[in-house]
Amino acid sequence: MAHIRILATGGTIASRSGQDGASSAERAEKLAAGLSGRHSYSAQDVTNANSYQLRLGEVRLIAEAVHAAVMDDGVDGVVVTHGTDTMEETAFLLDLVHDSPKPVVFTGAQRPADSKVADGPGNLEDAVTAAAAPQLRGCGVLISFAGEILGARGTRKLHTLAESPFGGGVPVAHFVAGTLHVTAVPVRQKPLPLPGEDFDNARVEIIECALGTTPELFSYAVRSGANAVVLAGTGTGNAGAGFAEAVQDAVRAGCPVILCSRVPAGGVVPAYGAGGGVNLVRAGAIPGGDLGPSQARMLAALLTSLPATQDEILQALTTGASRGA
Ligand SMILES: NC(=O)C[C@H](N)C(=O)O
Repeated sequence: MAHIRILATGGTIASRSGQDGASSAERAEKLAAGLSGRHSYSAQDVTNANSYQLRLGEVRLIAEAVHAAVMDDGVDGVVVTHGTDTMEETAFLLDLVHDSPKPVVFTGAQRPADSKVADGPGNLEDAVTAAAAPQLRGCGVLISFAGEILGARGTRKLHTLAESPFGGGVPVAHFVAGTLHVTAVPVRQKPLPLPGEDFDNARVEIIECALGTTPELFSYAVRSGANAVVLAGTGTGNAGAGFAEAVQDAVRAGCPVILCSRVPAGGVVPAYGAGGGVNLVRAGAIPGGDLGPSQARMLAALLTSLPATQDEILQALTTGASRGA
């Protein structure tokens, strides 16, 4: 029997419906009480909020709690319960710093705990099974939801309401009739240092391009002191008139720019001129590879909060943005 640490942070899995909308209410012990008992567990509350309310400081606390759990010789794996809205961000940040073969498995729910058809209990049972699975050791941080287990890197919430809202990451395993089948092992990068207190105040803005978007907001983000900016370009990573010049000004001012795409799959491929990805990269933007804007933002927030020179940050961003580097 494995021993699993369950860390609760809130989200719909812990929510009760109310007149003012669903809000996070249930504690870790209550969530874990319905488990089948195939593995022993210890349950701990880290925070208790809907995930759209979380701040970077709380993500740091979650990272510290996971780190303490994996350092505990009595713990074989960790489950983090979390709201789905920003699960891709916290899970990815934790994947970046995860330095242990022990599985860390995020899960949550799409329907509140007091729903007659709550999906949280089944998801939690699966996540505990995954965290205890020797086959998933060395796979890093995973997201387990509705019977599917994905690597944190590249995973995004792709549907607001679907029972299985996540996609994009490496499909590491799935459950068939309660049995775990492993299908792929994610490529892992060298772990980065845990976030320190400066991470709490890192300011990385995401500016999304659409037809006719001007660089005004982008330049405002740089002028107002952002530590980095993620430019979510169109298509393969393109932007309209004036962006290449604005990127050059940002980079000269010491503000790194990471180029992503607003498109959920396929990644950034600098291929176009006339303000396209070729010009943006020549102006100094770092191609974000397959990272979506929300995950690129977490990488940039972590790197710019670490004690490092500008060159080291740019080098680490470039390495971190390319899969498997
Ligand atoms: N399904 C969910 O968990 C969504 C919720 N709004 C949250 O992210 O906390």
